[in-house]
Amino acid sequence: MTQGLTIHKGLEGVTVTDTELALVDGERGHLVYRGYWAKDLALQYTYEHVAYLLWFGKLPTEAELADFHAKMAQYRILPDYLKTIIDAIPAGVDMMSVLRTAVSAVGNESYGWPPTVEQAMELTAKVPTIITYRYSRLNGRQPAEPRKDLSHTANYLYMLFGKEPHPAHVAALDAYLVLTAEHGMNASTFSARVTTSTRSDMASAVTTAIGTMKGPLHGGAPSEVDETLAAIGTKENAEPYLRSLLERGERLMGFGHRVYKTRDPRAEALSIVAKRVAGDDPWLDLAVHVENVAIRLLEEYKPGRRLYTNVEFYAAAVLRAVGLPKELYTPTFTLSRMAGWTAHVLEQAADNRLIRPQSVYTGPMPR
Ligand SMILES: CC(=O)SCCNC(=O)CCNC(=O)[C@H](O)C(C)(C)COP(=O)(O)OP(=O)(O)OC[C@H]1O[C@@H](n2cnc3c(N)ncnc32)[C@H](O)[C@@H]1OP(=O)(O)O
Ligand SMILES: O=C([O-])CC(=O)C(=O)O
Repeated sequence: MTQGLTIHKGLEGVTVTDTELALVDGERGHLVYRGYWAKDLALQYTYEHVAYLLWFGKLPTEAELADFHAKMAQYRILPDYLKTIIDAIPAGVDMMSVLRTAVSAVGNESYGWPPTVEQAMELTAKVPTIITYRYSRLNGRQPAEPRKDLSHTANYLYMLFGKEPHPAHVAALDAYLVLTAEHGMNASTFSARVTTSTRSDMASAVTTAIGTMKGPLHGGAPSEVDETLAAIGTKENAEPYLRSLLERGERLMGFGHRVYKTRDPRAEALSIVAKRVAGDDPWLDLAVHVENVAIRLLEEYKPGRRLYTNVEFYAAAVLRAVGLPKELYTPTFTLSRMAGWTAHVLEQAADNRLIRPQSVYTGPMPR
């Protein structure tokens, strides 16, 4: 308490809004999107179904899905000016910064207040094309034009690799994208809602969210999981390596969560998806071993903190299995969260109040 105010660093435990979009129950390890278990949606539906569910409040009928797909597919194409902007960014700039820059340039005079579902569709449809356009240019390949006959997920893999994706890869990536599409008041979603609360436009809100997603404590973790496993290399090395990180006070990437005090339900689901798509990969065998050792050591070094596997650990396994390079892990997470962010932007705008918390001044007073 300072000057009569209680400070909630990190807004921990502070409830800032109500939402119909997702329930994140950290004690029971439950994740629900608009009345459906996220893990059930991941096994039965595509990313397009779930984006529709988040934006319109119900799963689409077949006819609604066909219509929705056709609209989204039209929006996939990048205008020439956007390609020019992307091409002007130096090769060494990371993909999240490219994405942040390119998304900030999407939109026209219609992108005012209030934000619309149409804008959510356009931004969500363009993000995979931005990533793959940039990726192809960096790798000296002619960027593939989006294909309207493919689903959002299949088209992403097609544009990335320039060939028809394997159905098992599409299914695994769809499951990942569904499981990570929405997650309540996480840092990036909150930042999108703050931007929206000023009556700014949807492209600005998503740009804000991308900047927040980038950090290693949030969306930047899966590539670091990959790096940790590469550094560990063998099962025998797992314990000494993880111990040395913990001894130095470092964090184990892919573990711990602000809300989940049990294993993240998405980690559970993604470990099954990873086994299906990469069951014979020795990397996955090593990952399972590292997870077990890490949980044991976290309890030893941080007793009572209840640190378990989060979504990012097996995200790395699934993304790797479908052939994504690690520099695209966080951009692909971003691609999935587009549906959640934009749904929150619409929800915020529908019942808006400027988000403006307090701070306590601790500097000197004028003499
Ligand atoms: C999609 C997502 O955003 S999922 C999260 C992805 N991020 C990661 O995997 C990065 C690693 N994990 C972390 O850094 C944290 O667990 C976070 C940022 C996710 C959550 O952090 P917070 O809720 O702020 O946890 P907090 O910092 O209070 O941690 C409590 C204690 O556990 C420790 N701790 C938390 N996570 C870890 C970890 N992964 N490895 C080691 N120690 C950890 C903290 O150091 C702290 O120790 P202390 O009590 O001795 O000071
Ligand atoms: O909810 C959080 O704090 C982080 C997270 O897991 C997510 O955004 O998916």
